[in-house]
Amino acid sequence: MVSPKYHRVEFGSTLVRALHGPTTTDPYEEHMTVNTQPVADRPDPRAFGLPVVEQDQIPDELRSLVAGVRSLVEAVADTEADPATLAEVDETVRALTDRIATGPRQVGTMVRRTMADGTDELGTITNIVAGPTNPAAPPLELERVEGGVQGTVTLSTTYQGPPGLVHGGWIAALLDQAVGSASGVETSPGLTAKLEVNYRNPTPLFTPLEVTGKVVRTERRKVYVSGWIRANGQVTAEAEALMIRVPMEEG
Ligand SMILES: CCCCCCCCCCCCCCCC(=O)SCCNC(=O)CCNC(=O)[C@H](O)C(C)(C)COP(=O)(O)OP(=O)(O)OC[C@H]1O[C@@H](n2cnc3c(N)ncnc32)[C@H](O)[C@@H]1OP(=O)(O)O
Repeated sequence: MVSPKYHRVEFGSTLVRALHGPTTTDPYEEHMTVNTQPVADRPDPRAFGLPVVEQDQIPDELRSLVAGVRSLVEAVADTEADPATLAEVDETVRALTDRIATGPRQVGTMVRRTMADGTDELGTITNIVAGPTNPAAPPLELERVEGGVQGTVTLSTTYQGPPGLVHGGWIAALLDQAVGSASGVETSPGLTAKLEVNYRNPTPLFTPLEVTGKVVRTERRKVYVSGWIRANGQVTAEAEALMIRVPMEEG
């Protein structure tokens, strides 16, 4: 039984120093099959000095505010209101910002979410794609499917690149999240080392996008993952990724 003992780091240099710290024996078997790693052997963010918030402990008021601000961003992006109205709203928004700016949450604060099948997933609370407290996140909520994860998201003009279409960088971000999450729930959390995106067809705004990530194979700390985005049943983008899992020491 492997007892996880992690490379402790002071955050500020995030996970990088942990990942580049001295590695000892890799507790994972070569060519391990997916879905075999006990949850207890997964890295505990607290060992890295990172606080963990349970997703269901996020106050409803904050969830509601996040959704409201997301709508505000969409409204601002597309507004054609007259200058006087804009000036009035600007002043109000700035006053509200001052009221709510209580100081930054600790960088790297994690959130633990329980998926529909009971699997726990860890991510940063302000993750730009999925973070529940981040109004800039669409957000993409993924659920466990066989071999990986899947979720549906609909993007507004806030995510526009070409006319009526999703920005290519955001397509890559959605895929990165899906492959990272698939690797995390099927094996253990890690970082993306390589992400190749193939843009097959335009990805439309205002259309439900089905985002999927599935683990193909694992080799020591390397996890090879595929990802897809589908709109109206058609693949618009696909990805091949290499994730490198956070190392653990023998304890
Ligand atoms: C405590 C809990 C925290 C949890 C935390 C996770 C949160 C869970 C969120 C999930 C959802 C997020 C989804 C978004 C995911 C991102 O957006 S991640 C952000 C973007 N990625 C980065 O910033 C990574 C930057 N790169 C690096 O830090 C380092 O290069 C890496 C990737 C950590 C690898 O460094 P390393 O640990 O020193 O790896 P190293 O020992 O050199 O290599 C291990 C193996 O991988 C191979 N390898 C390494 N890099 C490459 C490469 N680029 N190409 C090919 N092979 C490679 C090596 O050849 C070696 O192979 P073998 O010898 O075993 O055959």
